[in-house]
Amino acid sequence: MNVTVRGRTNHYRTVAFDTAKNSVLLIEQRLLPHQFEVIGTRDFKETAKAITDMIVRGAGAIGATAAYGLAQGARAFRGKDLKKFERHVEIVYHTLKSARPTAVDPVNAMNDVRATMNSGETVEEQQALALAAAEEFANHDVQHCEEIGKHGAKLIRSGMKVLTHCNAGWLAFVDIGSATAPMYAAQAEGKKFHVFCDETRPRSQGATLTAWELAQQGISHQIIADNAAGHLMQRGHIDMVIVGSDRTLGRTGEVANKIGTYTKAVLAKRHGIPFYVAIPLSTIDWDMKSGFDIPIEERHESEVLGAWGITGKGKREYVRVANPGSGAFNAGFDVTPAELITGIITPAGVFKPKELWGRRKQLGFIG
Ligand SMILES: CSC[C@@H](O)[C@@H](O)C(=O)COP(=O)(O)O
Repeated sequence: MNVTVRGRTNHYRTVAFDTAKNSVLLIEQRLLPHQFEVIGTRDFKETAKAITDMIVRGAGAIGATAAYGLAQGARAFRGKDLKKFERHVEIVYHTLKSARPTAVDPVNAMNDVRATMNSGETVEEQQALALAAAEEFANHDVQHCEEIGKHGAKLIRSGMKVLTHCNAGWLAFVDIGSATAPMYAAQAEGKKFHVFCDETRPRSQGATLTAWELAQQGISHQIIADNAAGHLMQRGHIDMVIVGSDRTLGRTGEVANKIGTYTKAVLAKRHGIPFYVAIPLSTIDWDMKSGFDIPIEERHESEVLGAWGITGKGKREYVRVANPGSGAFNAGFDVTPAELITGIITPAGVFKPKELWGRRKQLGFIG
């Protein structure tokens, strides 16, 4: 999307690759909305760390980062011995896979890259194929988000008030975003609507990233405290909810997304408000049989006990908020059951969550 920094507007992708430097280029999301900076990782270990430390975050963005990271690691190998190369690629794969556990996109992305690489007969061929496959994954991510926008925009009417949780915008993908795609497409069609962004503690992706994105695009929005949505729904101030997903189970239609999503889905059901989840196809896990099996990331307690912000003098600082001596439990994600979800907005159309399995062919997963 276009970003205006100090009066200059440029188009950026959240994740890109510098072939000459063999470096993954990432927007440093921890600095937003106060500073806009693009960093380059020097090797696959730095790329994995950028995922763990949330320099880059969001299902599609970490999927593309893992795909490029795999290509980066493969391209760094020196020599012609295919067996040694395969052992090296295995290490790169597992390092990137374990960077964050809940989102399935990194695994799906790297499996795609590896499948393409396997058709190469030499180390050199496989290295070239790895980069081509990573580029293809990133381009598909953008195409899928565009398609999600086309289908999802039909659900938004002028005058609507839409709630979203966390950031499933272009910063969480390579471009455009999943939950935001219908909003950007509806805006392009001239519709006027208002978005409530859950602040999304503890990392505040809604207050920092989604709000920044919507402001950049000139979409009317307000940040609300995480616990305000019930009140707004009860008073008729929310017409629909659109969120993203880090892993959607193709067999059951359950959706793992940022902690607090489940609560919003329960509230939406109680108030008869449609609750949509927007996903590219790389977010679907076709194998897992139950939402209880989804690995839920537990992050450091410091995220709950305090917050990062910017001082009056422009310095980025962490402040402790909670009682000194108290600890915290910090689960990053929760799982929303299918019956609370009105529809899944996919690149191929809007489906009931339990319809996904029967639509594998239409979605391109069986021949
Ligand atoms: C990219 S879709 C998932 C997002 O909607 C978002 O809710 C999310 O859970 C991302 O989590 P994050 O921990 O910021 O990587």
